[in-house]
Amino acid sequence: MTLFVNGLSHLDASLWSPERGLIGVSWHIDAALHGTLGEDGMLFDFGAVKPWIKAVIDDGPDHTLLIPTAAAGVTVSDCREGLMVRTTTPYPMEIRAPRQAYTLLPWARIDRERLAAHLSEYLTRHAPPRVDGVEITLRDEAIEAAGAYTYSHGLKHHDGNCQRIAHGHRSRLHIWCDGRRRPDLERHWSERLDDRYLLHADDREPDDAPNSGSHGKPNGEPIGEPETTVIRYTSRQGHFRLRLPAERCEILPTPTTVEHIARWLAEQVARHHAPGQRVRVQAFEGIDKGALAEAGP
Ligand SMILES: Nc1nc2c(c(=O)[nH]1)N=C([C@H](O)[C@H](O)COP(=O)(O)OP(=O)(O)OP(=O)(O)O)CN2
Repeated sequence: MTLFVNGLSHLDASLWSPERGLIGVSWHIDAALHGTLGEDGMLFDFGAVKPWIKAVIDDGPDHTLLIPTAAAGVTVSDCREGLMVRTTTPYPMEIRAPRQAYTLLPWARIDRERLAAHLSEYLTRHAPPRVDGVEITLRDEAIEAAGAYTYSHGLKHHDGNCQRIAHGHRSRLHIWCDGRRRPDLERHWSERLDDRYLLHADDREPDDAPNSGSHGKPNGEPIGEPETTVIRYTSRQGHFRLRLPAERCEILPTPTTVEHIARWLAEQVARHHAPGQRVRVQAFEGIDKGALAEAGP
């Protein structure tokens, strides 16, 4: 007998891609359980399936940075904050964070199907009586081409796992100007924010990379490496620090909650694309939730 629960929950995370660098992901989680019926006529109570699987995923890869430790250029080592991960390809990144902020996988790349198989195997090993197999499917939300963007961020004031400096989302973006939907602007802003790190200006620290003034050439000129941005904060889970090429970052004047992202986008659109028009932005944070903001006259 097979029992299924589609859309059981969502998995929001960031991952390191050897091709694209740091990217945000949001996946629907579907589950199928195989086994035998009990005297109550059930394989496993639906009411128990969801909390069990959700807890395993929430305590596991959800809101972590998924690192393929066998990818070219990826190194992992201990550091004062917990673990440090450095990358070289497609660009250099350095992140220091408590261990719980990562999911380390001994693979050359993070593959959605492989991660689903990995979770299925774990859940099968820890399954309740009468359940002898669990199959997890992770799937992308179907989003029309114009309006999906994948970003990473961290919310230092969040009580839960959103305080982790590199977790992310794949999100819809809807924009209206004077009541008319604007796919052109949705595409423009989705492309601009795609695979970007969104940070609050207050969390930026002066860079200590070799190209900054104090470590550059003796005459103070940079030594030609790309400019980098360093984000640093301390929250309840510990100390976090992330260094990325500046061109991969978008700096906001506020924390990067979805409410602030929606408002910032509405203001940017009103200022740069639709002066004199009423702008409405619906920004999602992952799947099926987000914020609406308006700007303009
Ligand atoms: N009002 C807001 N609340 C939260 C925000 C926000 O921007 N505005 N942001 C977050 C985090 O960034 C987080 O990544 C969102 O996580 P979420 O998927 O909601 O987290 P949960 O795991 O708790 O939710 P599930 O239903 O389990 O997916 C948090 N809150």
